[in-house]
Amino acid sequence: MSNIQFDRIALIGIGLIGSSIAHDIKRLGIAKEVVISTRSAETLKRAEELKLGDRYTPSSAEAVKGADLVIVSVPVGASESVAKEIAAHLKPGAIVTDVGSTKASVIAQMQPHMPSNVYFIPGHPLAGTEKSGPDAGFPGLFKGRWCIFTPVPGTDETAIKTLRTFWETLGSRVDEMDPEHHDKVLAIVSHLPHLIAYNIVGTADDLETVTESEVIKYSASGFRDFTRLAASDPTMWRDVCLHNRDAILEMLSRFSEDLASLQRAIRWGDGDKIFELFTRTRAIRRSIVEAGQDVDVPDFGRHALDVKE
Ligand SMILES: NC(=O)C1=CN([C@@H]2O[C@H](COP(=O)(O)OP(=O)(O)OC[C@H]3O[C@@H](n4cnc5c(N)ncnc54)[C@H](O)[C@@H]3O)[C@@H](O)[C@H]2O)C=CC1
Ligand SMILES: O=C(O)C(=O)Cc1ccc(O)cc1
Repeated sequence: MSNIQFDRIALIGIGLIGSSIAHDIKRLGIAKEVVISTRSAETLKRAEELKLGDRYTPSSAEAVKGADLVIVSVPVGASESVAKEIAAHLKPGAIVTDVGSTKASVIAQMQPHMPSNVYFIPGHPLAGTEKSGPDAGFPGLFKGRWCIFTPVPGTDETAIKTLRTFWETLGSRVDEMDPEHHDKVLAIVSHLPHLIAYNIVGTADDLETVTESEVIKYSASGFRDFTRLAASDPTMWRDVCLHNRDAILEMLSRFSEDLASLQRAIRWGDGDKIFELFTRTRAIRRSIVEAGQDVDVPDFGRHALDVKE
């Protein structure tokens, strides 16, 4: 039994993140009842087959009725339509949160529709994989991972504390920051790496017509790591690009400048410059490893199996 329990939790969207949350709610006994809603009938049926909740409905309005906690886990571009659908049906005093990878846009899409008698607290668990859909979720995904809240100033502290306890029960560490800062930080640490991966795999694919199957045949682990990220959900990442446009463009422009500088060093044989950069970046990796933040996907898959059912 956990140190927090809700009478009813509504999960809107039951892909990788929604289903991982569902597994943990069940495993940890965090809700007396879990109601699941998602747009596609096929996904909803699959959620039921996987026994991810107690009730299933195609209507998000129906799902949120009487729920104390509502967690929206849909691609960020669908946030406004979900907010519009659920707004009039929310229970007074309910906490409404989301898990979207971008925050300023989600707030702009959802906040205007939220009634004044509910607590809207945007959130973002920094945990995931390249997989999507209800079969991709697993218990323990959020263990040891950060969850960032970006509440609007003046949000009720008790509601924030309740949501914090929820994520801490799932094993996460919670931080708060303003949405614009979140979007800039995530642009460099998450969004840009995905874009670089999509781009390099696309370039290799274009070259494949020249080299035939060599790209796949000789792909070393470095390239394979990129293919994992580049296999991430196209809808989700299209939405991230469109909804964190300014921060991503800013980081892409910094990245392109630095890449041009590296290109120049290679062209002019400036070994010292190349060596200095590679030495600096190696130290960063070492400090991440020392801080215990180097858990990659296979590892946290293993952690997930460690959690007690
Ligand atoms: N995949 C990842 O590693 C992470 C994703 N996120 C964020 O979590 C959110 C969900 O991502 P995933 O679970 O990976 O995606 P997913 O593709 O696995 O699942 C998305 C779910 O949303 C549903 N959906 C789509 N449009 C909808 C609508 N208009 N109304 C109701 N349901 C709708 C789909 O049917 C599906 O159940 C996204 O906002 C993403 O940015 C956050 C952290 C990590
Ligand atoms: O699969 C990976 O390596 C990820 O980086 C997962 C991820 C994707 C999107 C997020 O907003 C947070 C985490």
